[in-house]
Amino acid sequence: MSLKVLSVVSEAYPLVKTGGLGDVAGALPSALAPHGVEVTTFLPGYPSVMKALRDAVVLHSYDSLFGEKAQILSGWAGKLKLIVLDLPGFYDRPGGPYCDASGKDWDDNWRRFGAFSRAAADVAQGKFNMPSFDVLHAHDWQAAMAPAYLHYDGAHVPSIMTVHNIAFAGWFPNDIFVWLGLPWHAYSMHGVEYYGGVGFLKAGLFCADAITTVSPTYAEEIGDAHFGMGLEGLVRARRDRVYGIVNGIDTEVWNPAEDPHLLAQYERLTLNRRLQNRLQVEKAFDLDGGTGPIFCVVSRLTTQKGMDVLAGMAENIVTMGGRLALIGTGEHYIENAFMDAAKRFKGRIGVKIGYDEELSHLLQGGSDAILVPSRFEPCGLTQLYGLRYGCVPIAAHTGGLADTIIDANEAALSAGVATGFLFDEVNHDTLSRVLSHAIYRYQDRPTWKALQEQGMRMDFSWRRSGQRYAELYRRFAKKNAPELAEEPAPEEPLQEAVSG
Ligand SMILES: Nc1ncnc2c1ncn2[C@@H]1O[C@H](COP(=O)(O)OP(=O)(O)O[C@H]2O[C@H](CO)[C@@H](O)[C@H](O)[C@H]2O)[C@@H](O)[C@H]1O
Repeated sequence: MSLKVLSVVSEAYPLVKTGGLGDVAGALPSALAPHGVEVTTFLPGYPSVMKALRDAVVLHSYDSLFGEKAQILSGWAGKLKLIVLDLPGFYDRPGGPYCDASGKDWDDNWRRFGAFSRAAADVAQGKFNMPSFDVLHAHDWQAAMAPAYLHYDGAHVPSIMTVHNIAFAGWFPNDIFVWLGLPWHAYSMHGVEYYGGVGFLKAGLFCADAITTVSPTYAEEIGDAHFGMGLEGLVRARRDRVYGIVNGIDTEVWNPAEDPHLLAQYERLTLNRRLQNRLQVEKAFDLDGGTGPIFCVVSRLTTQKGMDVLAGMAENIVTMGGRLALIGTGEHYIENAFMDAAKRFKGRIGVKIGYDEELSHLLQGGSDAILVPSRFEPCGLTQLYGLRYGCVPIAAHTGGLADTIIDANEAALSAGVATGFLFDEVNHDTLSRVLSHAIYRYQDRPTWKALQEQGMRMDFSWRRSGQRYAELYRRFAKKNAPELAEEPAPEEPLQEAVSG
């Protein structure tokens, strides 16, 4: 019997994407279908979503949802089965999904995503003449009040809360509490209260039946004060319900053999064709030709991603004989530092400030290595794309980066298992050392090729992780409907909750 899951999320590729959350939410439905799980994605009605929605049916009209008229629509967009909260006052705005055009968070984000979560909880319970869902799966703080609404409604729908990044807490001042429509007792440490205000993610972590995060190492890390952002105590208290399931990648969208964004498509056995893409990268980023490696970056330009440190490394990269091609947006001082580096080292450092899906594919398909010096990284997708594209990852040993890259130390190299370079502390010295190590290996062509090929052999498709989510859904759904527990024979047991 197929299990019906409502995936509640504020972005989903290809309709709306600001980062990895969109990739994962867009890929989950296809990843879960082979495991007997039917995923419906619940999205805010941003203009791009409304435009793509086909065969829309009105499921419900609210006279007032957080003070606004709103509708719930169901329909399709490409392969995605959707339910959409159509509330133009909240979502039909210029700018991004969370910020205005200048990059400032919308002041009313608590209303925008409070309403979104309230409506998702209504839909999951089957309030509008439609069957209820077997599981509600909430992603990040924007959806995190949905498990809280289910909890305080006394609903019989289990919920799973996935943390893609615990640093984004959805913290708001306590005077918003009265507008949330929750019982008074919900405003407590054992509820939605968080450091004297309301914490959306905290509420979700507290109220959900299970918590997942996007790699086993990050699942351990968020129980520690260094990574937990003040939520580590709650994570530790619930450790028997915390699961680490590493993200997969969409192997149709990210397939070097068929990627329409590449000048030359290639596979593991035709790696030499990458050269044409490399020339294209040089052209697109105004880089001079050369024999040293082209390092690339596709990233938000933030301190999480270690981009402040990397921005100070331009001279080292150039003197070591490397070149850098970067695309990203983020904190203005980091953007400025990279633009300044591009001016100082013309032809060696090429920088594009902005967001460009197509160029991100070209960089993976034409650069020699991708730099991911993150201070923390719940999973990370760009290193996975790099591995699949023969763009060797050079990354910090943290979170999902540590779980998905095998460091090119002597032992791993001679065993033929190495796939990239890992380093510990994110600072100028360690980065300098790892870059010089990578350049040294790059000059030894057979070794570099072996690294590329080994990365390309790895399977980071959704096959295994899709199965793990399916098992988790069934484990919690069966509390309410035992017949749903019948599952196909698992290939591997669900990874146990974090223990210790
Ligand atoms: N300027 C640009 N132009 C084009 N494309 C760009 C871009 N900047 C970034 N991207 C793309 O955005 C995505 C970024 O995904 P990541 O997983 O690396 O990080 P993010 O921090 O957004 O995600 C969070 O959620 C994901 C999903 O769980 C976790 O993997 C991650 O660790 C966590 O921080 C990739 O698809 C990348 O190619």
